[in-house]
Amino acid sequence: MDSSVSSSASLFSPKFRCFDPSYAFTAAAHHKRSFVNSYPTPTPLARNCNGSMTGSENSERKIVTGEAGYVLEDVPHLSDYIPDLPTYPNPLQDNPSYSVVKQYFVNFDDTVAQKIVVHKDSPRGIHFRRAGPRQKVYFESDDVHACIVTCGGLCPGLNTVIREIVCGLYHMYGVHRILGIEGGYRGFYARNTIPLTPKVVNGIHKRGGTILGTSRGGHDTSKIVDSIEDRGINQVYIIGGDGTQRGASVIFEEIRKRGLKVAVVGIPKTIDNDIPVIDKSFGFDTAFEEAQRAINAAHVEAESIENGIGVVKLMGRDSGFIAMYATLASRDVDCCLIPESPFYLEGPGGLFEYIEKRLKEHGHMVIVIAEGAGQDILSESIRTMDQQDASGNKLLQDVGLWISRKIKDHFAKTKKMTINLKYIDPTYMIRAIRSNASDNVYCTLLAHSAIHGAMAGYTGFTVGPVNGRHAYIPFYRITERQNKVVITDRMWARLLSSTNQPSFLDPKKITSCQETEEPETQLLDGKIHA
Ligand SMILES: Nc1ncnc2c1ncn2[C@@H]1O[C@H](COP(=O)(O)OP(=O)(O)OP(=O)(O)O)[C@@H](O)[C@H]1O
Ligand SMILES: O=P(O)(O)OC[C@H]1O[C@](O)(CO)[C@@H](O)[C@@H]1O
Ligand SMILES: [Mg+2]
Repeated sequence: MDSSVSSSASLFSPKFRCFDPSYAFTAAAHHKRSFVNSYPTPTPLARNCNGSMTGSENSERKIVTGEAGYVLEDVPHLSDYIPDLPTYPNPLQDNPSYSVVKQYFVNFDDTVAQKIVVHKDSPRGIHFRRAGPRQKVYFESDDVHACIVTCGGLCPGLNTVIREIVCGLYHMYGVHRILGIEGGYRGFYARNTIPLTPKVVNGIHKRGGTILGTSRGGHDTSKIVDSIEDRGINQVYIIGGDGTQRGASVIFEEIRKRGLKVAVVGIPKTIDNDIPVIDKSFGFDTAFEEAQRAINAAHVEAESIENGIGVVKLMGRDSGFIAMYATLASRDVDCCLIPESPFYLEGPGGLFEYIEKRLKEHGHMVIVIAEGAGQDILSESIRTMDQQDASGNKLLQDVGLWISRKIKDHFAKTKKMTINLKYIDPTYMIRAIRSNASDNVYCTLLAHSAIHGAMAGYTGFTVGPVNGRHAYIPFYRITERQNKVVITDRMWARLLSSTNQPSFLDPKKITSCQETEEPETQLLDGKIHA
């Protein structure tokens, strides 16, 4: 350990570089109460003062076990790798708005259960550290220099999260130095920054998009961390989807490797609602609400003409949540096609047969299709080179246009009936809008939870609600898998029963599917929507 670096240096400068490997276990001591600490991969967090590392720090997980099968998947803390960090009383205790709240501070040991539907003999299972303000903080307000960056595709609520981070830092913690990084990750070294104050961000929650701009495509982690170091930034708020959270995880590792007193916080964003563990992602409610306008239009068009068919394409590259919830909300949809549920066109039980039946019975119908649905059959009929966007996401063929053409061709060929098909593609209209009231409140809670976590010294985590309680979730939990609609879950059954569409599935396959898949999201588990 470099004795030349005093503990006050660790307080005031992010350039605290040296540490003792034994501090890998400081958190264990720090966090210990009735828990038994079991770090399965106790790799020393740092080796030397040059910042070079050996071992796989990425695989390190901070697992704390307790009685009756209790497991805490904890998040890193600055004190894990920086010794002797001083703490300060939380300024919120003197804040007139908050000081009146009984038990405003969360208990140190509070954790949130991932599964809340249990049986008499179930183990207590996986828990995450509860989000919220702590009595002690690891930053003095005047020393905080925060920054905010938004990456990936747009989503309603980005501006609200930005606004609430800025206002929360200002008003709750008296933090006045906050930088907006322009244009996504690359903006750290290739673009300008914007000083953010409550005045600058006032009213931005009423606008769609992100005032900071965003980008896809790769970035240079080293350059980002250099920029963080050079600017003296010590709290980094990163808003983005799965790719962004992967990037945040790598940035965190680099920061830990360099031994910097910098908290890295991810705020999960994806309009597709495909982030695991959390109840839902912000902007999702707004998106499927906005989708109603397109579905209504399709319905009005379809029901006004004989054998009218309205086709609406909605976002959802790999997950059909927007299409499923928009369909369930509307009740005017006769068929919802999502990536998770394979379908076929021709023959008994196929889509064409169902359309014919529906038109005969009702004279019109509405089809909602998620952009990632049917890509397998589409690529069989249109052979093209696989293409990717700048971030490596597969670029999809336009399934809405394709299916509209297929339906038209089918009825033209079979001459069974003359149809009138209208295709509506509101893709970007449902995400380029401001967040609705419910998402605004949700974004505020996310921003506050993120701030409380960073001020309390937690780092390398994503924030989000788990069973309605906000929690700090390790990055790996958010990035290791994608949330999908489970078509053997009751929610999909509700959809099938509301549209009356065929399941397009062989019941035998459904049974084997059911045995292997278990929904993780609480959206599916029923707490919110049961
Ligand atoms: N596997 C990865 N590892 C590290 N960084 C990544 C990775 N994938 C993406 N990133 C970084 O995150 C940024 C955003 O990623 P991406 O374009 O995939 O959007 P996203 O965060 O997944 O959001 P969306 O929900 O809109 O897809 C990229 O510009 C890139 O710098
Ligand atoms: O056209 P862009 O900006 O790359 O974003 C489109 C994609 O982003 C998402 O909204 C979220 O990943 C997808 O559903 C969609 O395909
Ligand atoms: Mg993504």
